[in-house]
Amino acid sequence: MSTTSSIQTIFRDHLFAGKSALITGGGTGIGLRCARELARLGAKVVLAGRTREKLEQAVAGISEQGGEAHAVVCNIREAEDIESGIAESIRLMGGLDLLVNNAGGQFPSPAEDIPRKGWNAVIDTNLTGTFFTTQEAFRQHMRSHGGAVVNIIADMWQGFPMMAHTGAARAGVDNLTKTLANEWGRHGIRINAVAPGIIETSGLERYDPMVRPFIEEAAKNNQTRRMGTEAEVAAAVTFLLSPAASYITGVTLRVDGGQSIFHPLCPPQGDGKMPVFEDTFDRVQDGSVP
Ligand SMILES: CCCCCCCCCCC/C=C/C(=O)SCCNC(=O)CCNC(=O)[C@H](O)C(C)(C)COP(=O)(O)OP(=O)(O)OC[C@H]1O[C@@H](n2cnc3c(N)ncnc32)[C@H](O)[C@@H]1OP(=O)(O)O
Ligand SMILES: NC(=O)C1=CN([C@@H]2O[C@H](COP(=O)(O)OP(=O)(O)OC[C@H]3O[C@@H](n4cnc5c(N)ncnc54)[C@H](OP(=O)(O)O)[C@@H]3O)[C@@H](O)[C@H]2O)C=CC1
Repeated sequence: MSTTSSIQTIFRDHLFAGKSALITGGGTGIGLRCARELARLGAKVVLAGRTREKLEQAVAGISEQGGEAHAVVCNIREAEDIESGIAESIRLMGGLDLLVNNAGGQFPSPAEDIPRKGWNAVIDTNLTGTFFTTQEAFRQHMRSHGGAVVNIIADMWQGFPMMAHTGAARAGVDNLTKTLANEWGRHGIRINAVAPGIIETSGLERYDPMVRPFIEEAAKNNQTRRMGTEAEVAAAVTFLLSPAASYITGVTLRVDGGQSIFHPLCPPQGDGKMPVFEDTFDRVQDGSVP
C-alpha cells in the first residue's frame, strides 16, 4: 500500500505496516482522525458506525490519500451487530491487531431530568457497547494473536455535572481498562485509555446551539485556554497503540490541557501560550499544501 507522503504527522512512515485496526465511531471526528493517521502509517482500517453514508464518505477520503479503509455498519448497542461487525472486520482486513473504542455520546441534562430511556442509551453505548466490542475482539482474534486497545473516555475525574450518565459510564470504562489490562496481559494484549477534555469536533455540533456558549466558556478552564484538536487526541491514541508504548498498559492518558487538574488557588490565566499541534490532513485535502 502506498501512502501520501505530503501528509505530515509526528509519526514515522510505515509504523503500522501489516497491522489491522478497527475504529468504532470512525466515520467522524476523533475516530476519523485516528483512522486517517493509522491508515497513513500503513494500517488497514475498518470504520464502524451506524450511518453508512458517513462511513463511506470517510472511507473514500482515506482511499484518496492512499490508505486502505473499509466501512462496517454496526450499532455497538446491539449484541448481534458487534458479533457480526467484528467478524466482518477480521474478514476484510485479515486480522484485528488494534482496536479504538471511540464510538460514544451523550446529551446534557440536569441529573434529576434524565429519563430512563436516555440513561440506558448512554450507558448501553459508552459502557456496555465498549465492553462487549472489546470482549468480541478478544474472543474472535486477540486471545490468540495479541493486540492493543485504546478506549476513549472523557474528563469525568471531578464528576460530570450536567452529564451524570456519561460520567458514570466513562468512569466504568476507566476501571475496565485496568481490569482487562490485568486479565489479558498474558495474551499479549495491552489496553489503555485516552480521556479528552473539550475537543473541537463535529460531535459538538450535535448539541443544541444553546449549549455552545457554556462549552466555549468551559474550554477556557485549562492551561492552553482553548479547545483541543482532533490531531492532539489522535496523536495520543496512535502513541498508545504503537510499539513506543510497549511497556504501558492499564493507564488513562488525559489529553485535556490540564483541565482535570484545575485548582481554585491557581486558575488558568492569560491568552494561552502553548502552541496547537495540528497535522496536515485537512490542509492536504483542501489543497492548501500539496
Ligand atoms: C447547559 C450546560 C451544559 C454544559 C455541558 C458542557 C459539556 C461540555 C463537555 C463536552 C465534552 C464531550 C463532548 C462529546 O462527547 S461530543 C461527541 C459525542 N457526540 C454526541 O454526544 C452526539 C450527541 N448525542 C446523541 O446522539 C444522543 O444524545 C445519544 C447519545 C443518546 C444517542 O442518541 P440515539 O440517536 O442513539 O438515541 P435516541 O435519539 O433514540 O435517544 C434515546 C433517548 O435518549 C434521551 N435523549 C436523547 N437526547 C436527549 C436530549 N437532548 N435531552 C433529553 N433526553 C434525550 C431520550 O430519552 C431518548 O429517547 P426518546 O427520544 O424516545 O425520548
Ligand atoms: N469532542 C469532545 O469534546 C469529546 C469527545 N469525547 C468522546 O470522543 C468520542 C468521539 O467523539 P467526537 O469525535 O467528538 O464526536 P462524534 O459525534 O463525531 O463521534 C461519535 C461517533 O460515534 C458513532 N456512534 C455513536 N453511537 C454509536 C453506536 N451506538 N454504535 C456505533 N457507533 C456509534 C457516531 O456515528 P453514528 O452516529 O453514525 O453511529 C460518530 O461517528 C466519543 O466517545 C465522545 O463522547 C470525549 C470527551 C470530549
